[in-house]
Amino acid sequence: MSKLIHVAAAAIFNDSGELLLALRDKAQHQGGLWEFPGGKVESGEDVHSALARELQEELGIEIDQSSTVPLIQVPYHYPDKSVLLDVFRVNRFIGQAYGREGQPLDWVKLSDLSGYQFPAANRPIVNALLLPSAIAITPQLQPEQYSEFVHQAFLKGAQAIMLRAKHLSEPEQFHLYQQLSAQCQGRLIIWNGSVDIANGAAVSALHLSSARLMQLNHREAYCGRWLGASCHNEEQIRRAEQVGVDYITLSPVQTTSSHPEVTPMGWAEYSRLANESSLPVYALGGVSMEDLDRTIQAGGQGIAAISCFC
Ligand SMILES: Nc1nc2c([nH]c(=O)n2[C@@H]2O[C@H](COP(=O)(O)OP(=O)(O)OP(=O)(O)O)[C@@H](O)[C@H]2O)c(=O)[nH]1
Ligand SMILES: [Mg+2]
Repeated sequence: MSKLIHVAAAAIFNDSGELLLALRDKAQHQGGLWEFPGGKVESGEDVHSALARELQEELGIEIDQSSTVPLIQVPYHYPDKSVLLDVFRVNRFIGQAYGREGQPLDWVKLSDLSGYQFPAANRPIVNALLLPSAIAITPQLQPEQYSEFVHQAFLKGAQAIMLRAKHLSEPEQFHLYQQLSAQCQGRLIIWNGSVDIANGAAVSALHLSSARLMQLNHREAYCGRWLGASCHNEEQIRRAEQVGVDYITLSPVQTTSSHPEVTPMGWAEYSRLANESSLPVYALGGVSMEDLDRTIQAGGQGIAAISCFC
């Protein structure tokens, strides 16, 4: 496989929360498609300097490192070249962005991103931008207790809920899913279960256990929008990438009360695996909202947790 070309790219937001896209010239690699501005890291250059240089050259804006946050690293092999897209969120910049190389620009609402065509390598970047940074996973409760858990979880900073209620019957789970969907008011609610049941119930976000992930051959078997999976090792991560899931949870990062007998991987190993993977990776196991910044700095998407939201 050819050597990875290191590319620094930016998801630049303006004060209205819109995202800047640029149209690649037809003559370029992946021409005619929309991109996140940026370009190749030169030899001897660090990635932050490369990003600042590229944004000055392509858009005429200035950034400094304090206004950039790691978003995702995506290794991707095109038939003709292999790239490592090293993408940062940029929340502040100086100057007015314009296409210095004549390229058309567009400021886009996140909800309109699906209307733009990107190079294949950008799929996980778009997912990382659309997915939340904190998911509350439900503990085992009586059916009537879930609504209060969800209420508290949102107060404590969760942005999405994963309904994991294997102790309940399928009709009970489905009834809860509908009830909590209404309570979530448009925020993401993920069903932890099987592909067949999720398809039958028209569930739009499904999370697979690692065992179910290993049995799934094609992403297309699931009809909904979001597909995630639990991973605990490199073999499962590679499977998740092959299948084409949208995100994974990686666990346990720290010792957790639900699985005290399992040795945790620790933050260094979490960071290594998250950066090697092309997918958005949530830290799970003994983590809380207080770990959110370190998770994102480590190259992760965010945290998924039970106890800190109880
Ligand atoms: N900047 C950028 N490059 C991307 C994206 N997605 C993607 O696959 N790439 C690939 O990353 C590689 C490097 O990007 P680039 O063409 O911007 O590099 P550059 O600014 O240094 O351009 P140059 O080689 O014309 O000087 C290209 O092969 C491009 O197809 C993206 O969203 N933004
Ligand atoms: Mg470029």
